[in-house]
Amino acid sequence: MRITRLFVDNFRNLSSVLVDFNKDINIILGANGQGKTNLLEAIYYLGTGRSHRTSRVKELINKESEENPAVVQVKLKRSENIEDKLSLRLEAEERVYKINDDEVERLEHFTGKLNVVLFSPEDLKLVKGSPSQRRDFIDVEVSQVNSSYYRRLKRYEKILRQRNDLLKDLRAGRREKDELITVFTEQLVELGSEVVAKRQEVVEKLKILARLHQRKLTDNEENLRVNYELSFPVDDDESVKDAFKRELNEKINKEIERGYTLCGPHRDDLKLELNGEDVRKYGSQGQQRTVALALKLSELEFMKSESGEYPVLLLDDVFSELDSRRRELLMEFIGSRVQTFLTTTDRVLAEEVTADEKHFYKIEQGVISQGW
Ligand SMILES: Nc1ncnc2c1ncn2[C@@H]1O[C@H](COP(=O)(O)OP(=O)(O)OP(=O)(O)O)[C@@H](O)[C@H]1O
Repeated sequence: MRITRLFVDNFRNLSSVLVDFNKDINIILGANGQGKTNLLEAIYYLGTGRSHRTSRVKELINKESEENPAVVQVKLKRSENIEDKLSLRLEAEERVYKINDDEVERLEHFTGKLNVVLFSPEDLKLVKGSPSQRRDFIDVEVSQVNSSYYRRLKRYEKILRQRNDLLKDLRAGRREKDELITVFTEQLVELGSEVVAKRQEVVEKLKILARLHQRKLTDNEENLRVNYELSFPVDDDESVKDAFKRELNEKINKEIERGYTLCGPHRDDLKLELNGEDVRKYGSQGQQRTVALALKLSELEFMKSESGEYPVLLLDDVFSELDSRRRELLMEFIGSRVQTFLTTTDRVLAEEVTADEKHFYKIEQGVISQGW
Protein backbone atom coordinates (compact mmCIF):
# COMPACT_ATOMS: atom_id res chain seq x y z
CA MET A 1 0.00 0.00 0.00
CA ARG A 2 1.13 3.53 -0.71
CA ILE A 3 0.19 6.92 0.65
CA THR A 4 -0.23 9.23 -2.33
CA ARG A 5 -1.33 12.34 -0.43
CA LEU A 6 -1.19 13.46 3.19
CA PHE A 7 -2.97 16.31 4.92
CA VAL A 8 -2.13 17.19 8.53
CA ASP A 9 -3.61 20.08 10.49
CA ASN A 10 -3.18 21.29 14.07
CA PHE A 11 -1.19 18.16 14.92
CA ARG A 12 1.70 19.19 17.22
CA ASN A 13 3.62 21.85 15.20
CA LEU A 14 2.13 20.81 11.84
CA SER A 15 -0.60 23.03 10.44
CA SER A 16 -2.22 22.85 7.00
CA VAL A 17 0.43 20.46 5.70
CA LEU A 18 -0.58 19.03 2.34
CA VAL A 19 1.95 16.85 0.52
CA ASP A 20 1.93 14.46 -2.41
CA PHE A 21 4.30 11.54 -1.87
CA ASN A 22 6.35 9.35 -4.12
CA LYS A 23 5.36 5.69 -4.32
CA ASP A 24 8.81 4.49 -3.24
CA ILE A 25 11.24 6.46 -1.10
CA ASN A 26 10.41 9.79 0.52
CA ILE A 27 13.31 11.48 2.27
CA ILE A 28 12.43 14.19 4.76
CA LEU A 29 15.31 16.41 5.76
CA GLY A 30 15.22 18.88 8.62
CA ALA A 31 17.21 20.17 11.55
CA ASN A 32 16.37 19.05 15.09
CA GLY A 33 12.95 19.99 16.40
CA GLN A 34 11.39 20.98 13.05
CA GLY A 35 8.60 18.36 12.96
CA LYS A 36 10.06 15.29 11.23
CA THR A 37 8.99 12.87 13.94
CA ASN A 38 5.65 14.68 14.27
CA LEU A 39 4.95 13.93 10.61
CA LEU A 40 5.72 10.22 11.02
CA GLU A 41 3.80 10.13 14.30
CA ALA A 42 0.72 11.51 12.50
CA ILE A 43 0.92 8.68 9.92
CA TYR A 44 1.60 6.11 12.65
CA TYR A 45 -1.40 7.31 14.66
CA LEU A 46 -3.68 7.00 11.66
CA GLY A 47 -2.47 3.44 11.10
CA THR A 48 -2.47 2.13 14.66
CA GLY A 49 -4.72 4.42 16.72
CA ARG A 50 -1.84 5.19 19.04
CA SER A 51 1.28 7.26 19.30
CA HIS A 52 4.70 5.73 19.87
CA ARG A 53 5.64 8.71 22.06
CA THR A 54 2.68 9.48 24.26
CA SER A 55 -0.57 8.06 25.54
CA ARG A 56 -1.95 11.58 26.12
CA VAL A 57 -4.01 12.75 23.15
CA LYS A 58 -3.83 16.33 24.43
CA GLU A 59 -0.10 16.46 23.65
CA LEU A 60 -0.82 15.74 20.00
CA ILE A 61 -3.03 18.78 19.53
CA ASN A 62 -1.26 22.03 18.70
CA LYS A 63 -0.82 23.76 22.03
CA GLU A 64 -1.47 27.19 20.55
CA SER A 65 -4.84 26.07 19.19
CA GLU A 66 -6.09 23.48 21.69
CA GLU A 67 -9.75 24.32 21.12
CA ASN A 68 -9.49 23.01 17.55
CA PRO A 69 -9.12 19.34 16.59
CA ALA A 70 -5.98 17.78 15.12
CA VAL A 71 -6.66 16.27 11.70
CA VAL A 72 -4.75 13.62 9.74
CA GLN A 73 -5.91 12.47 6.31
CA VAL A 74 -4.37 10.22 3.72
CA LYS A 75 -5.19 9.11 0.22
CA LEU A 76 -4.12 5.52 0.01
CA LYS A 77 -3.51 3.36 -3.02
CA ARG A 78 -3.67 -0.40 -2.58
CA SER A 79 -2.84 -3.15 -4.99
CA GLU A 80 -5.19 -3.42 -7.95
CA ASN A 81 -5.44 0.39 -7.88
CA ILE A 82 -8.04 0.55 -5.13
CA GLU A 83 -8.05 4.03 -3.60
CA ASP A 84 -9.24 4.91 -0.12
CA LYS A 85 -9.39 8.11 1.83
CA LEU A 86 -8.78 7.68 5.54
CA SER A 87 -9.15 10.42 8.07
CA LEU A 88 -8.88 11.03 11.76
CA ARG A 89 -10.12 13.95 13.84
CA LEU A 90 -8.60 14.12 17.26
CA GLU A 91 -10.01 16.10 20.15
CA ALA A 92 -9.09 15.86 23.82
CA GLU A 93 -12.15 13.72 24.56
CA GLU A 94 -13.07 12.34 21.17
CA ARG A 95 -11.60 10.59 18.15
CA VAL A 96 -13.49 10.34 14.89
CA TYR A 97 -12.28 7.95 12.20
CA LYS A 98 -13.60 8.03 8.66
CA ILE A 99 -13.13 5.79 5.66
CA ASN A 100 -14.10 7.52 2.43
CA ASP A 101 -16.09 10.10 4.41
CA ASP A 102 -18.09 7.46 6.32
CA GLU A 103 -17.62 7.52 10.06
CA VAL A 104 -16.31 4.29 11.55
CA GLU A 105 -17.80 3.42 14.92
CA ARG A 106 -15.00 1.36 16.40
CA LEU A 107 -11.27 1.77 16.08
CA GLU A 108 -10.89 -1.94 15.39
CA HIS A 109 -12.81 -1.50 12.13
CA PHE A 110 -10.33 1.14 11.12
CA THR A 111 -7.00 -0.39 12.08
CA GLY A 112 -5.70 -2.60 9.34
CA LYS A 113 -6.72 -0.12 6.63
CA LEU A 114 -3.34 1.59 6.76
CA ASN A 115 -0.63 -0.78 7.93
CA VAL A 116 2.56 0.82 9.16
CA VAL A 117 5.86 -0.31 10.56
CA LEU A 118 7.84 2.27 12.47
CA PHE A 119 11.55 1.95 13.03
CA SER A 120 13.09 4.53 15.35
CA PRO A 121 16.31 4.69 17.37
CA GLU A 122 14.24 3.38 20.32
CA ASP A 123 13.64 0.17 18.35
CA LEU A 124 17.37 -0.36 18.07
CA LYS A 125 17.12 -0.98 21.81
CA LEU A 126 14.46 -3.62 21.30
CA VAL A 127 16.86 -6.38 22.28
CA LYS A 128 18.33 -4.75 25.36
CA GLY A 129 15.16 -2.91 26.39
CA SER A 130 12.46 -4.05 28.79
CA PRO A 131 10.25 -7.09 28.14
CA SER A 132 7.30 -4.70 27.71
CA GLN A 133 9.04 -3.20 24.66
CA ARG A 134 9.31 -6.66 23.10
CA ARG A 135 5.69 -7.52 23.98
CA ASP A 136 4.60 -4.23 22.41
CA PHE A 137 6.53 -5.12 19.28
CA ILE A 138 4.40 -8.26 18.91
CA ASP A 139 1.13 -6.66 20.03
CA VAL A 140 1.24 -3.64 17.70
CA GLU A 141 2.10 -5.89 14.79
CA VAL A 142 -0.66 -8.43 15.46
CA SER A 143 -3.29 -5.80 16.28
CA GLN A 144 -2.90 -4.18 12.88
CA VAL A 145 -3.64 -7.35 10.97
CA ASN A 146 -6.04 -8.92 13.46
CA SER A 147 -8.60 -6.60 15.03
CA SER A 148 -10.10 -9.27 17.31
CA TYR A 149 -6.65 -9.71 18.89
CA TYR A 150 -6.58 -6.02 19.81
CA ARG A 151 -10.04 -6.34 21.38
CA ARG A 152 -9.01 -9.39 23.40
CA LEU A 153 -5.80 -7.77 24.56
CA LYS A 154 -7.68 -4.69 25.79
CA ARG A 155 -10.18 -6.89 27.66
CA TYR A 156 -7.32 -8.85 29.21
CA GLU A 157 -5.68 -5.59 30.36
CA LYS A 158 -8.97 -4.41 31.88
CA ILE A 159 -9.52 -7.63 33.86
CA LEU A 160 -5.88 -7.52 34.94
CA ARG A 161 -6.35 -4.00 36.34
CA GLN A 162 -9.51 -5.06 38.16
CA ARG A 163 -7.82 -8.16 39.58
CA ASN A 164 -4.80 -6.11 40.69
CA ASP A 165 -7.09 -3.59 42.41
CA LEU A 166 -8.80 -6.45 44.21
CA LEU A 167 -5.46 -7.97 45.26
CA LYS A 168 -4.46 -4.58 46.70
CA ASP A 169 -7.77 -4.35 48.59
CA LEU A 170 -7.21 -7.86 49.99
CA ARG A 171 -3.67 -6.95 51.02
CA ALA A 172 -4.87 -3.81 52.80
CA GLY A 173 -7.71 -5.72 54.49
CA ARG A 174 -10.30 -3.49 52.80
CA ARG A 175 -12.12 -6.61 51.59
CA GLU A 176 -12.63 -10.22 52.62
CA LYS A 177 -11.51 -12.94 50.22
CA ASP A 178 -14.65 -14.20 48.47
CA GLU A 179 -15.63 -15.67 45.09
CA LEU A 180 -14.81 -12.42 43.23
CA ILE A 181 -11.14 -13.34 42.98
CA THR A 182 -12.12 -16.70 41.46
CA VAL A 183 -14.31 -14.90 38.89
CA PHE A 184 -11.47 -12.54 37.92
CA THR A 185 -8.97 -15.41 37.80
CA GLU A 186 -11.20 -17.41 35.46
CA GLN A 187 -11.70 -14.45 33.12
CA LEU A 188 -7.98 -13.70 33.18
CA VAL A 189 -7.14 -17.30 32.32
CA GLU A 190 -9.67 -17.40 29.50
CA LEU A 191 -8.56 -14.18 27.83
CA GLY A 192 -4.88 -14.57 28.72
CA SER A 193 -4.58 -18.01 27.15
CA GLU A 194 -6.16 -16.64 23.94
CA VAL A 195 -3.66 -13.77 23.88
CA VAL A 196 -0.78 -16.19 24.42
CA ALA A 197 -2.03 -18.57 21.70
CA LYS A 198 -2.11 -15.76 19.12
CA ARG A 199 1.28 -14.42 20.14
CA GLN A 200 2.80 -17.90 19.96
CA GLU A 201 1.31 -18.45 16.51
CA VAL A 202 2.79 -15.15 15.30
CA VAL A 203 6.20 -15.83 16.84
CA GLU A 204 6.31 -19.20 15.05
CA LYS A 205 6.08 -17.33 11.72
CA LEU A 206 8.29 -14.50 12.80
CA LYS A 207 11.13 -16.73 13.97
CA ILE A 208 11.59 -18.22 10.51
CA LEU A 209 11.67 -14.78 8.87
CA ALA A 210 13.96 -13.32 11.53
CA ARG A 211 16.42 -16.18 11.15
CA LEU A 212 16.60 -15.60 7.39
CA HIS A 213 17.09 -11.85 7.78
CA GLN A 214 19.77 -12.24 10.42
CA ARG A 215 21.70 -14.60 8.13
CA LYS A 216 21.38 -12.15 5.24
CA LEU A 217 22.46 -9.21 7.36
CA THR A 218 25.55 -11.05 8.62
CA ASP A 219 26.67 -12.90 5.48
CA ASN A 220 25.44 -16.20 6.96
CA GLU A 221 27.52 -15.79 10.11
CA GLU A 222 24.81 -15.58 12.72
CA ASN A 223 21.95 -17.89 13.61
CA LEU A 224 19.13 -16.10 15.36
CA ARG A 225 16.63 -18.05 17.42
CA VAL A 226 13.47 -16.31 18.57
CA ASN A 227 11.18 -17.96 21.12
CA TYR A 228 8.12 -16.91 23.04
CA GLU A 229 8.96 -17.10 26.73
CA LEU A 230 6.06 -17.73 29.09
CA SER A 231 6.07 -16.31 32.60
CA PHE A 232 4.88 -19.63 34.06
CA PRO A 233 5.96 -23.25 33.58
CA VAL A 234 3.92 -25.64 31.44
CA ASP A 235 4.16 -29.38 32.08
CA ASP A 236 4.53 -31.77 29.14
CA ASP A 237 0.93 -32.98 29.13
CA GLU A 238 -0.58 -29.65 30.10
CA SER A 239 -2.23 -26.90 28.03
CA VAL A 240 -1.14 -23.26 28.43
CA LYS A 241 -4.58 -22.49 29.81
CA ASP A 242 -4.40 -25.18 32.52
CA ALA A 243 -0.84 -24.21 33.42
CA PHE A 244 -1.77 -20.52 33.73
CA LYS A 245 -4.72 -21.38 35.96
CA ARG A 246 -2.65 -23.72 38.13
CA GLU A 247 0.08 -21.14 38.58
CA LEU A 248 -2.39 -18.39 39.55
CA ASN A 249 -4.07 -20.68 42.07
CA GLU A 250 -0.74 -21.77 43.56
CA LYS A 251 0.52 -18.19 43.83
CA ILE A 252 -2.62 -16.54 45.19
CA ASN A 253 -1.26 -15.91 48.70
CA LYS A 254 1.93 -14.43 47.32
CA GLU A 255 -0.13 -12.27 44.95
CA ILE A 256 -2.19 -10.91 47.86
CA GLU A 257 1.06 -10.21 49.73
CA ARG A 258 2.43 -8.25 46.76
CA GLY A 259 -0.85 -6.74 45.59
CA TYR A 260 -0.52 -7.64 41.90
CA THR A 261 -0.80 -10.52 39.42
CA LEU A 262 2.51 -12.36 39.19
CA CYS A 263 2.24 -14.18 35.87
CA GLY A 264 0.42 -14.06 32.55
CA PRO A 265 0.91 -12.55 29.10
CA HIS A 266 1.65 -9.18 30.74
CA ARG A 267 4.87 -10.72 32.11
CA ASP A 268 5.88 -12.85 29.08
CA ASP A 269 8.88 -12.05 26.89
CA LEU A 270 10.68 -12.85 23.65
CA LYS A 271 13.80 -14.93 24.07
CA LEU A 272 16.51 -14.03 21.55
CA GLU A 273 19.56 -16.21 20.99
CA LEU A 274 22.50 -15.78 18.59
CA ASN A 275 24.48 -18.92 17.87
CA GLY A 276 23.00 -20.43 21.04
CA GLU A 277 23.73 -17.51 23.37
CA ASP A 278 21.34 -15.00 24.91
CA VAL A 279 21.75 -11.81 22.83
CA ARG A 280 20.38 -9.65 25.66
CA LYS A 281 23.20 -10.73 27.95
CA TYR A 282 26.09 -11.56 25.63
CA GLY A 283 25.45 -9.80 22.31
CA SER A 284 27.60 -6.82 21.34
CA GLN A 285 25.81 -3.54 20.65
CA GLY A 286 26.29 -4.11 16.92
CA GLN A 287 24.78 -7.60 17.13
CA GLN A 288 21.85 -6.31 19.14
CA ARG A 289 21.17 -3.64 16.54
CA THR A 290 21.33 -6.19 13.74
CA VAL A 291 18.85 -8.41 15.59
CA ALA A 292 16.53 -5.41 16.03
CA LEU A 293 16.78 -4.71 12.30
CA ALA A 294 16.16 -8.39 11.46
CA LEU A 295 13.06 -8.35 13.68
CA LYS A 296 11.74 -5.19 12.05
CA LEU A 297 12.26 -6.57 8.54
CA SER A 298 10.47 -9.75 9.64
CA GLU A 299 7.61 -7.60 10.87
CA LEU A 300 7.29 -6.10 7.38
CA GLU A 301 7.28 -9.56 5.80
CA PHE A 302 4.84 -10.90 8.37
CA MET A 303 2.37 -8.11 7.72
CA LYS A 304 2.70 -8.64 3.99
CA SER A 305 1.94 -12.35 4.44
CA GLU A 306 -1.12 -11.59 6.60
CA SER A 307 -2.61 -8.73 4.60
CA GLY A 308 -1.28 -9.42 1.10
CA GLU A 309 0.53 -6.07 0.89
CA TYR A 310 3.64 -4.53 2.34
CA PRO A 311 2.88 -1.93 4.99
CA VAL A 312 4.22 1.59 4.80
CA LEU A 313 7.64 1.87 6.45
CA LEU A 314 8.47 4.83 8.67
CA LEU A 315 12.20 5.20 9.33
CA ASP A 316 12.61 7.88 11.96
CA ASP A 317 16.21 9.00 12.10
CA VAL A 318 17.58 5.45 12.16
CA PHE A 319 19.86 5.88 9.20
CA SER A 320 22.53 7.71 11.14
CA GLU A 321 22.42 4.93 13.76
CA LEU A 322 23.18 2.14 11.31
CA ASP A 323 26.58 1.49 9.74
CA SER A 324 26.95 1.77 5.96
CA ARG A 325 26.70 -2.00 5.37
CA ARG A 326 23.44 -2.27 7.29
CA ARG A 327 22.08 0.83 5.55
CA GLU A 328 22.90 -0.74 2.21
CA LEU A 329 21.22 -4.03 3.13
CA LEU A 330 18.17 -2.22 4.44
CA MET A 331 17.80 -0.25 1.20
CA GLU A 332 18.33 -3.43 -0.79
CA PHE A 333 15.44 -5.04 1.06
CA ILE A 334 13.16 -2.02 0.64
CA GLY A 335 13.91 -1.80 -3.10
CA SER A 336 10.78 -0.63 -4.82
CA ARG A 337 8.59 -2.96 -2.77
CA VAL A 338 7.93 -0.89 0.31
CA GLN A 339 6.87 2.73 0.38
CA THR A 340 9.24 4.36 2.83
CA PHE A 341 9.31 7.65 4.72
CA LEU A 342 12.79 8.34 5.93
CA THR A 343 13.66 11.29 8.15
CA THR A 344 17.15 12.60 8.72
CA THR A 345 19.07 15.67 9.79
CA ASP A 346 22.03 14.66 7.63
CA ARG A 347 22.02 15.84 4.02
CA VAL A 348 25.06 13.74 3.08
CA LEU A 349 23.45 10.56 4.37
CA ALA A 350 20.22 11.39 2.59
CA GLU A 351 22.02 11.90 -0.71
CA GLU A 352 23.68 8.51 -0.29
CA VAL A 353 20.35 6.66 -0.17
CA THR A 354 20.40 4.21 -3.00
CA ALA A 355 17.01 4.00 -4.66
CA ASP A 356 15.73 4.32 -8.19
CA GLU A 357 12.78 6.45 -7.17
CA LYS A 358 13.35 8.92 -4.39
CA HIS A 359 11.80 12.27 -3.62
CA PHE A 360 13.21 14.88 -1.28
CA TYR A 361 11.31 17.08 1.12
CA LYS A 362 12.46 19.75 3.52
CA ILE A 363 10.79 20.53 6.81
CA GLU A 364 11.24 23.79 8.70
CA GLN A 365 9.17 24.80 11.71
CA GLY A 366 6.39 22.46 10.72
CA VAL A 367 6.27 23.63 7.11
CA ILE A 368 7.09 20.98 4.54
CA SER A 369 8.18 21.72 0.99
CA GLN A 370 9.24 19.54 -1.90
CA GLY A 371 12.90 19.54 -2.95
CA TRP A 372 15.87 20.88 -0.94
N1 LIG B 1 1.42 19.91 20.96
C1 LIG B 1 2.34 20.64 20.34
N2 LIG B 1 2.00 21.85 19.84
C2 LIG B 1 2.89 22.62 19.18
N3 LIG B 1 4.17 22.24 18.96
C3 LIG B 1 4.56 21.04 19.43
C4 LIG B 1 3.67 20.19 20.13
N4 LIG B 1 4.34 19.06 20.48
C5 LIG B 1 5.60 19.22 20.01
N5 LIG B 1 5.73 20.40 19.39
C6 LIG B 1 6.94 20.96 18.75
O1 LIG B 1 7.41 20.05 17.76
C7 LIG B 1 8.82 20.17 17.65
C8 LIG B 1 9.47 18.82 17.70
O2 LIG B 1 9.16 18.15 16.55
P1 LIG B 1 9.76 16.71 16.23
O3 LIG B 1 9.78 15.87 17.45
O4 LIG B 1 9.02 16.21 15.07
O5 LIG B 1 11.24 17.10 15.84
P2 LIG B 1 12.23 16.41 14.82
O6 LIG B 1 12.24 17.22 13.58
O7 LIG B 1 11.92 14.97 14.69
O8 LIG B 1 13.57 16.64 15.60
P3 LIG B 1 14.77 15.66 16.01
O9 LIG B 1 15.65 15.59 14.80
O10 LIG B 1 15.40 16.43 17.11
O11 LIG B 1 14.18 14.37 16.43
C9 LIG B 1 9.29 21.01 18.82
O12 LIG B 1 9.65 22.27 18.33
C10 LIG B 1 8.08 21.09 19.73
O13 LIG B 1 8.01 22.29 20.43
